[in-house]
Amino acid sequence: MLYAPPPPLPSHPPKGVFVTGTDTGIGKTLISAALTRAWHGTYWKPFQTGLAEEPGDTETVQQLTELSQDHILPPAYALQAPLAPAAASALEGITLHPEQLTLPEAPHAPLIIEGAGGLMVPLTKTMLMIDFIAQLGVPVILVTRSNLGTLNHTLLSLEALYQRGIPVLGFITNGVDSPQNNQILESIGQCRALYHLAPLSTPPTATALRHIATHIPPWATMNAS
Ligand SMILES: Nc1ncnc2c1ncn2[C@@H]1O[C@H](COP(=O)(O)OP(=O)(O)OP(=O)(O)O)[C@@H](O)[C@H]1O
Ligand SMILES: C[C@H](N)[C@H](N)CCCCCC(=O)O
Ligand SMILES: [Mg+2]
Repeated sequence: MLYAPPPPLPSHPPKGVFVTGTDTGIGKTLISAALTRAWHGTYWKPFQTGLAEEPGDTETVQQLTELSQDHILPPAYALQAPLAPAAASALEGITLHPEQLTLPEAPHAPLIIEGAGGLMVPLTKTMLMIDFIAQLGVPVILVTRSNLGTLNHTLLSLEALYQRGIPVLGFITNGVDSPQNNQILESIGQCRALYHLAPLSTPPTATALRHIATHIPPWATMNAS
């Protein structure tokens, strides 16, 4: 069983949620867009890397949600190399100060914050993404694969979050549905399966996102333990 029990969910509605994942490319942006659209919230990607190769998650979320600009905050750091923030910033001679970042005022609550990669991604030589999550003091939604391999990845991530006292609102699986994996993760992970995102037959569109958003549980139900 996991080394630490799940921390209690906040007793009052939190200001926002941090969307993390078991990997890069796991679907955090797609899910963050769906959450932002469903909850009519405000999206923030504090650490964007890889702009040399892709438009950036902030632009993707704006396009997919079709929400007005005041639902989208700019990244705190926007870096070119498709690497961890610590590595990309070193390449560009930029010093990151994640320790100075606090929760921004969200024009529309809740704040949906997207990480970069997974929990143990270095932001600096001493600070990991999971440390930043703990610093912000918001609960987490964990995006994970649905297929073989997810039990290990997901439980490792939950263990790391629980050991740092970071509350987890639930997990979202991405890929071919596996009710058995969901049941195991809910049981051993003591964590709620919030939603399952099936493979889209085409690259995501705003229309597809609108449909996905209709299946996201209301924000008000997120805090119910
Ligand atoms: N269920 C799905 N069906 C089809 N395409 C998907 C699905 N989930 C994710 N994708 C696509 O896979 C790619 C990676 O997803 P996404 O950008 O959301 O990953 P990420 O976890 O946000 O990565 P990063 O760590 O870089 O932020 C994107 O092109 C996305 O559109
Ligand atoms: C470039 C990529 N799309 C993300 N922005 C950053 C992913 C960092 C992953 C680091 C690692 O876990 O090896
Ligand atoms: Mg992303």
